[in-house]
Amino acid sequence: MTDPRALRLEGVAKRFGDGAGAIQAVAPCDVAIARGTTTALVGPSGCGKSTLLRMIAGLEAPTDGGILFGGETPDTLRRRAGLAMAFQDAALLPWLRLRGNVALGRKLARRVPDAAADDALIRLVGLAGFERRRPAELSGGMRQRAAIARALAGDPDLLLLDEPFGAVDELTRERLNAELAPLWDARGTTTLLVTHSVIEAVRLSDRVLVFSPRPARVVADIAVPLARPRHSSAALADLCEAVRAALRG
Ligand SMILES: Nc1ncnc2c1ncn2[C@@H]1O[C@H](COP(=O)(O)OP(=O)(O)OP(=O)(O)O)[C@@H](O)[C@H]1O
Repeated sequence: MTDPRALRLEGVAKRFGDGAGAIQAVAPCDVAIARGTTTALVGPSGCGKSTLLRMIAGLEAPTDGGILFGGETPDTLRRRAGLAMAFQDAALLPWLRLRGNVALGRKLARRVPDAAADDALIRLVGLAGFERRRPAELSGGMRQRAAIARALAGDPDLLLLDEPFGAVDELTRERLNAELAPLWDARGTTTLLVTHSVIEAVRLSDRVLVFSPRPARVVADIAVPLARPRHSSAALADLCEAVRAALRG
């Protein structure tokens, strides 16, 4: 029996458009994801990963099937601010300073204002000193990190990250991986992470789902039973190779 608190995707599919021009982005997809775990979604570019994540976020309606997290639909979850997202195009409010954007994450989730905790999150994502900058005055990678701080400020039950470190240099990416993963682990957040980096997927996740070229369907479901923190090891390298083999098809 699946845990009723799990995230359950049952026959979830998405088609854009109708008739001859229709694009099947996601094939019917059945997945159960345990509460409090981190799952990476990897697959070829354009296969439908972001579409799947957007359906889980309630931003896109599935053409078929249903999604429940602990029995709640994405819409219900979103209305009570139980989920937070940090997507590729970090959508910060341009007129608010960094501190205001992070505080807004907490406010929208109807949490008690906590400037000290906001500052701690800003420090955690490596943006101390930039609190008074507006988004246009930050680099792309800094905006992505700001979006992660804002998402975490809401202390969500479900955290959806779409290429959150895509515009971040390799060293910063490694540091963020090492510092942020324990944070959402400790909070018991259920995290879904779309990434193109196989090593990032294996370092951060309890489980890696590998998707086929469009329409996305799960072609491999790889458990990552390694203790944290995960330094380079033969076991880690073997798991990366298993993910790469599944990607090659
Ligand atoms: N709103 C839309 N209308 C029509 N087609 C769409 C729409 N959104 C996505 N698609 C198409 O659905 C397919 C899957 O797109 P999606 O962004 O989910 O892929 P992805 O796996 O996240 O890609 P990437 O890894 O490159 O970000 C693509 O062919 C894309 O063109």
